[in-house]
Amino acid sequence: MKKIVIASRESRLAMWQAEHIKSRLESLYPELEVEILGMTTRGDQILDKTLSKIGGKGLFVKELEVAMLEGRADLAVHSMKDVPMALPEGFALPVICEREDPRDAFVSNAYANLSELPHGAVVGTASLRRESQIRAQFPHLVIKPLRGNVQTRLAKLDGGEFDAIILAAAGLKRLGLGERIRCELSPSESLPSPGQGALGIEIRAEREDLKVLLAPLNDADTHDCVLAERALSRQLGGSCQIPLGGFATLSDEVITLGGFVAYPDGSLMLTASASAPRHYADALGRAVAKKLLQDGAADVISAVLADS
Ligand SMILES: NCc1[nH]cc(CCC(=O)O)c1CC(=O)O
Repeated sequence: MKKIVIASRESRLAMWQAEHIKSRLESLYPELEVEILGMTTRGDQILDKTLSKIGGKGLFVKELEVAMLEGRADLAVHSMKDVPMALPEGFALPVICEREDPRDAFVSNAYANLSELPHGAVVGTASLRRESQIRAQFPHLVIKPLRGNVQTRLAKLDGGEFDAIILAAAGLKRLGLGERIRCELSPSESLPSPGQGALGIEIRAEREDLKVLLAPLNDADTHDCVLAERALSRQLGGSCQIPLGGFATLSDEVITLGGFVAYPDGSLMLTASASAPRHYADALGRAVAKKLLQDGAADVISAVLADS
């Protein structure tokens, strides 16, 4: 292979991610020419509704997949948390790169952390996962929807619409905006989204040539943890229309996975966790989902979906 084309959304974060993979490929293969094809997706165009109401994660990846099908691009780089749990037929995710900070970040100009926020303070997030966890722990705060790319969200905070906002630490750090983080939320305060902080590379499943070329970019530890997180999410219906979190860590070849589902208002929160040897990552994800289902997750999920 002489040349590779990376399809990317045009937001600054997506472009940073594509550039990152481009430079990693260029240093692995000095002879290889790598080009980035920028494109706008439906998810980028629709900013006035919450993501869950307009069709979810797939909106950010569809156009990139069409470019691969039409031969205009070889691969797409995704934030793993934006990738639907079931890929369309004919696509594969052979590579998951080493994870950046997986935590959520508290960003505010006036307050240092969530517990400093006074009664009635307005926190911006469009994520039902973040909303449910904040409302469960801080029922005196007001959650208002916040969409748009990272810079847009920061501009809305700076414009005074919110007292604080919650963003993924990884996105801020990648964009060189790490100094905006007032504090990072621990997984017990805000359990991350499945795949948060990890980049994945999507290709057409038949591209064996690319699988070989890309293999060195895979990080086995992140890969197995994200596999467990995504198996959990998939088993529970895998959409961003429900408040759901899943986060796995690896230690001594054993993966520990925690997960939750909740009502958006935080009034009911089901949590479960389990550990297994890393080889059983996928089964571990399904086992934690099963525990949640035994505790009534199916009822929570159908109530939330009926309400939305
Ligand atoms: N949903 C948008 C999105 N997708 C990935 C990231 C951040 C980086 C990551 O998690 O890999 C963000 C921004 C955010 O949630 O604040």
